[in-house]
Amino acid sequence: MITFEGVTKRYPGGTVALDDVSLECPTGRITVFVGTSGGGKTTALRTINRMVDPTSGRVLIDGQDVRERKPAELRRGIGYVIQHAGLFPHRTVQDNIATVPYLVGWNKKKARERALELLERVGLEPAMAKRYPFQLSGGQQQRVGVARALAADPPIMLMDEPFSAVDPVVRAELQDEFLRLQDELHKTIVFVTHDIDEAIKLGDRIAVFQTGGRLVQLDSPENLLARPANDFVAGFIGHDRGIRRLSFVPSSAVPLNERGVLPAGTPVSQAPPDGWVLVVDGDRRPLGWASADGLPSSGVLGDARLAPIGHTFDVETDSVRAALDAAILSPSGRAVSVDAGGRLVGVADQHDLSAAIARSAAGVEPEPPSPRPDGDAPAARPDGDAPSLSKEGG
Ligand SMILES: Nc1ncnc2c1ncn2[C@@H]1O[C@H](COP(=O)(O)OP(=O)(O)OP(=O)(O)O)[C@@H](O)[C@H]1O
Repeated sequence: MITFEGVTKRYPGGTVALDDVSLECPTGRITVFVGTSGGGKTTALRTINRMVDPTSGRVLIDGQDVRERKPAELRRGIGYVIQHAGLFPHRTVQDNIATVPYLVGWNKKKARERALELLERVGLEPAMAKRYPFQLSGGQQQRVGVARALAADPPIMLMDEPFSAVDPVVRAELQDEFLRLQDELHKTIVFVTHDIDEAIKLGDRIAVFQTGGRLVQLDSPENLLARPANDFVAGFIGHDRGIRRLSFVPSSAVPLNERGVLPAGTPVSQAPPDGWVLVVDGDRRPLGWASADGLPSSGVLGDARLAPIGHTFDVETDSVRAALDAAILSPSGRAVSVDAGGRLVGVADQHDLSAAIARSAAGVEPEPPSPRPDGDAPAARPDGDAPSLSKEGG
């Protein structure tokens, strides 16, 4: 646990970069510092590894004031990743990653083996080990930067805008990879960004800083979206926070039905006279939507012209936002839920989605999910391909 106790930093010349900041960054979790430019995020981050010492107040790691530790020794237990990766240009990728292991006295062979292992962990080919940083793309350099910070297996990682210098596609990949790594490694991470979407995607807890180094809200991403502390935070989050909050509501809250679901072998004469029919195969895999008024006069549903299903959602892993998106893009206006094997679980109608959304907005807990053989509770996840976002609960 990293604890800020009334931390103030006043630079010579009078700038107040941090103004009486108190907060906790829980062990094994990602705490994101976000806010306006000049709000004190980087200063706050750097008080943890003593690149900056507070004017007053204390920063503690597991109860010990960091000022009782020598900076060099302290920093060996804290990985540090910055924008543009900050790699040493004249060292190979492998030697860059092995920097801290060399410093702490590992022998060369062990340090280089560790570097190769980490290269793979962050999704890079072993062949890149011998390259120099200038021979890598920006995204690859950032991955090497993350690998270097992880090399001595520090319990704490400080990351200052680590993904800001790459294009949005690479950035999303790096974020997903980062969440996957954290699922395995459970580091205590403090992550600085000026991008609220990145904060919401990555953070277990988000600290919002306002100009003048004031911490204005410390909350879970979900609460931040639902209940911004003031107009500044609401403005910073942006207008569509209602929709974005749905990323945190599990779609298990949405009732499913099987209305209008028929096997492909059903004679068209047995189809309902109006509306849409969801045609499924013998394994209950959805094949497509058939419009009742466009059906041929004879034959079976499987012979009819079917409109594509489009997006589906999985009640075990997807959010209400994903279900809503599936409904909006579905020709029938109904969202199709399938399991991991692609088999139909049920269909969500728009009024059921609206009811689930209204319940979540009112703060009503969703119905407990029906028990499943593996006993796991379903979890919402935010948009994109990031792994489970059920971070608050562990
Ligand atoms: N070494 C320094 N000397 C004097 N003032 C500084 C110093 N470092 C930072 N500041 C000032 O402290 C304030 C906070 O800076 P900091 O870099 O912590 O903000 P930030 O929230 O990380 O901003 P950004 O998002 O633009 O990186 C700013 O007004 C900045 O100009």
